[in-house]
Amino acid sequence: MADDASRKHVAVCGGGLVGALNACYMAKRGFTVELFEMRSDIRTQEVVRGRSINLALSVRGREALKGVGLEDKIIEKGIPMYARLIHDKDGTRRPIPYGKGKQNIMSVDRRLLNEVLLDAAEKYPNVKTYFNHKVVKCNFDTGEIVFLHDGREVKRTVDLIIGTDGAYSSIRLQMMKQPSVRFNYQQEYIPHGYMELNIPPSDDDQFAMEINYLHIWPRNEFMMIALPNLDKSYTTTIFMPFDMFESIHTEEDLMQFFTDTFPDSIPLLGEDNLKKAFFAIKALPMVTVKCYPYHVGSKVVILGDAAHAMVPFYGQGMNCGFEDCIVFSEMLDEYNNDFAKALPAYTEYRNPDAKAMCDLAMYNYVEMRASVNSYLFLLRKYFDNLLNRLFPSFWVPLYTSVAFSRMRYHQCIANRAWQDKVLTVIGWSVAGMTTVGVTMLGWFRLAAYRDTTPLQLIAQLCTESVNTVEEWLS
Ligand SMILES: Cc1cc2nc3c(=O)[nH]c(=O)nc-3n(C[C@H](O)[C@H](O)[C@H](O)COP(=O)(O)OP(=O)(O)OC[C@H]3O[C@@H](n4cnc5c(N)ncnc54)[C@H](O)[C@@H]3O)c2cc1C
Ligand SMILES: COc1ccc2c(c1)CN(c1nc(C(=O)N(C)c3cc(Cl)c(F)cc3C(=O)O)c(Cl)s1)C2
Repeated sequence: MADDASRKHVAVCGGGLVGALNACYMAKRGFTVELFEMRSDIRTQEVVRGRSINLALSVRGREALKGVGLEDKIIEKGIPMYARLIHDKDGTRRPIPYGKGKQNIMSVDRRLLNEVLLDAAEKYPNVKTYFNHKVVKCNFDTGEIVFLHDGREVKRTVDLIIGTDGAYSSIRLQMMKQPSVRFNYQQEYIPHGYMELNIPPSDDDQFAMEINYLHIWPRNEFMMIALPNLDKSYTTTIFMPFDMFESIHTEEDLMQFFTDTFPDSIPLLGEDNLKKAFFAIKALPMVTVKCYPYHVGSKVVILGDAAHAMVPFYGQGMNCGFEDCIVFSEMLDEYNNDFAKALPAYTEYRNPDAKAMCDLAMYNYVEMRASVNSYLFLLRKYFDNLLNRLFPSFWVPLYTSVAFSRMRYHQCIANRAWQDKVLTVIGWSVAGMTTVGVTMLGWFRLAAYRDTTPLQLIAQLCTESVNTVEEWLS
């Protein structure tokens, strides 16, 4: 019997990117939705120029936005990046396309994205939003939630609590405390921190760098990345070990470091801007959170960073959280909004993929920190793109499967593991052929030097070595 969705009362706790989008998905199903956000309404806050934060939106995130009719609205406010632009220490810039033709990653403004999602959620008559409401307690048996609002407690009892309260989720924290749940949890902070800087428009109010690119300064231990904004600035994120941030005490230290590491960025950032910004804010941490299960009974489920926070070295955190909304909605379809069945099914289906993406992002962090400077970054991507051109259905680069397909994340890894095996075989056979080739070349050169043929040379050397042994023995 088709379930009457409108009787279902759902509380989405956390009005960030994933919560606001999921409120749209739940409302579209006909549920009565209340969206609670602990902060004030970002749409009422003043826009501070030069403080915009942007994100890379790729296929998974776009599909999720399309699912609630918001893809075009977001895309029209984004800037397509068709390639990476690798900045070398000597100022050389090399493009590496993301794919053939117009394949691109969209640079979108985080705040704009959140505002559009909140506006869209509020357009549904069955959605109500509450700001300055912080979840402090949940009862996973009754569905009761306690919020702190203006210093007093506000309560709700709902059919489903959806935790979209981010990497430091209080709902996940309470799930951990339920002994009956046997909740598995692991988190890892990496030794790097990140700091967001800003490359302003040029003096004649133009973009200061090439526009439709994801700019990267890969320097092994350090890295910088810049994505374009609609206001012609670039949000520039520097990734560096915390102890390195802490070792830069003075403006001289800072300028020396940038001169040694990112020289071409100094005129772009502006020396005074750089000095002011760098010492005005502290570097922020990056954490990976993996956990299981994502639900408790039929009353609570967590999505987005609350369920799987990842380091940003694939630009997939939000895309993954947005894809959670598609998967969760598909599970509700499959089980006809029966939460007792849909929630466990969601955990079993999504957990392997979210964990795989957390591991991939961490793997890429380790890779890039250890061995990726401009040349190696270029080499790897060129090799990937060449094989993909030669054998398009046979060789799908890992970043393509992650950012340009909806291949399940755990299958992206399986696909890559197989490619690594192929690469190893190719690598060894190239090494073997090179060794044989160099040896042959050596023989030919030596034979020519002794004015003979390689075979006669081998015969001569065998005779000489037999004579030598006979002399020793006599
Ligand atoms: C440097 C950096 C770069 C990144 N770049 C990219 C990128 O290019 N592409 C990409 O896809 N991802 C990127 N990410 C990841 C992305 O930012 C996150 O994955 C995404 O914001 C997660 O969304 P969320 O809604 O799950 O959590 P959040 O965005 O953290 O939202 C959680 C919301 O819940 C609210 N909240 C918290 N606690 C409570 C409570 N107790 N009660 C009520 N509300 C609460 C918070 O105020 C917040 O509004 C990046 C992350 C970092 C750090
Ligand atoms: C706002 O802050 C941030 C911070 C990090 C990122 C983004 C935005 C967007 N990011 C994307 N990463 C990929 C990717 O697949 N890989 C392997 C890459 C990984 C790194 Cl670390 C990199 F520098 C380039 C690529 C690349 O291929 O261009 C995309 Cl595709 S988009 C990383």
